[in-house]
Amino acid sequence: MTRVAVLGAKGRMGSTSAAAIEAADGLELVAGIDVGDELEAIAEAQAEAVLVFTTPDVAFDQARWCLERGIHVVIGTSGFGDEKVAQLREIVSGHEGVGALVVPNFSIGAVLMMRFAAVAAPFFESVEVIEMHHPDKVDAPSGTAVRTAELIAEARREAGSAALPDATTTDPDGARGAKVEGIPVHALRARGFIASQEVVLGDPGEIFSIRHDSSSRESFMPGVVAALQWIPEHPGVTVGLDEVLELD
Ligand SMILES: NC(=O)C1=CN([C@@H]2O[C@H](COP(=O)(O)OP(=O)(O)OC[C@H]3O[C@@H](n4cnc5c(N)ncnc54)[C@H](OP(=O)(O)O)[C@@H]3O)[C@@H](O)[C@H]2O)C=CC1
Ligand SMILES: O=C(O)C1=N[C@H](C(=O)O)C[C@H](O)C1
Repeated sequence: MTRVAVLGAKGRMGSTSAAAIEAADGLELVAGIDVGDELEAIAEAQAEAVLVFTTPDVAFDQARWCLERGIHVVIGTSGFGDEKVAQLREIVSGHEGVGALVVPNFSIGAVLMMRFAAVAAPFFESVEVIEMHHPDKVDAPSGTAVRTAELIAEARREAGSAALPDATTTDPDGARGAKVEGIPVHALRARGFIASQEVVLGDPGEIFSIRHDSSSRESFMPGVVAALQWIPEHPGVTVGLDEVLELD
């Protein structure tokens, strides 16, 4: 049994995950921490792994607190790009045996969407990412969109792809989206969405769209459980669910 604490336990993802952990094989929920609680409660509960679903402004320091005490972390909070991952590697290098798993999206469909987008990206002249979320989300673009754009950019660099064609010379209000490693990323916020993303690829005479929709937070739970079952045996820093799902 792995003793698990949830950070952000009263939030949308934290509360859904707590129920999934209680029902999962090999996991025992020993603490739920939210605003006003001391992190010390994690150590007092002798948690071996912490699931982080707090907001992006506090998650990094909380993950560091856990790692420095030899407690594994599975980080679901968005905003852990290359820079923060490098900092996690530094922290983990000083604490042998401890693991940090950063997961931009726990949904199996979203993991496959990101992978398929990276495979397709070098075959098309154009590629852009559109992410769609509920309006209570505090960060944009989404962590999933950033990760997708990073994977697309890496695949295109490795393939020696040309820069994306774009004749735009005037865009005072940013209508062409944010650029993540040169890939345009557009963020929509509307009631009715949980989390959706479309990767649009274009070549002369054809458009190829890869779309994923999470219509319920249930979609993230098999990934959350698999990540927590996996982390105790996998020290170091890992990004994405691909290794957990043995996709490589
Ligand atoms: N990786 C994935 O698959 C997914 C990732 N996410 C990401 O997870 C994060 C959380 O999303 P979501 O659950 O929707 O957000 P919520 O706002 O519903 O949950 C965050 C929770 O953390 C609490 N919190 C804030 N600050 C602290 C603190 N210092 N200590 C303890 N608890 C704190 C919040 O309390 P309060 O409300 O009082 O501030 C809230 O209860 C986001 O970054 C989101 O992008 C979301 C879905 C899937
Ligand atoms: O805030 C959310 O809801 C989500 N956040 C993650 C992200 O930023 O990519 C994952 C998923 O898109 C839902």
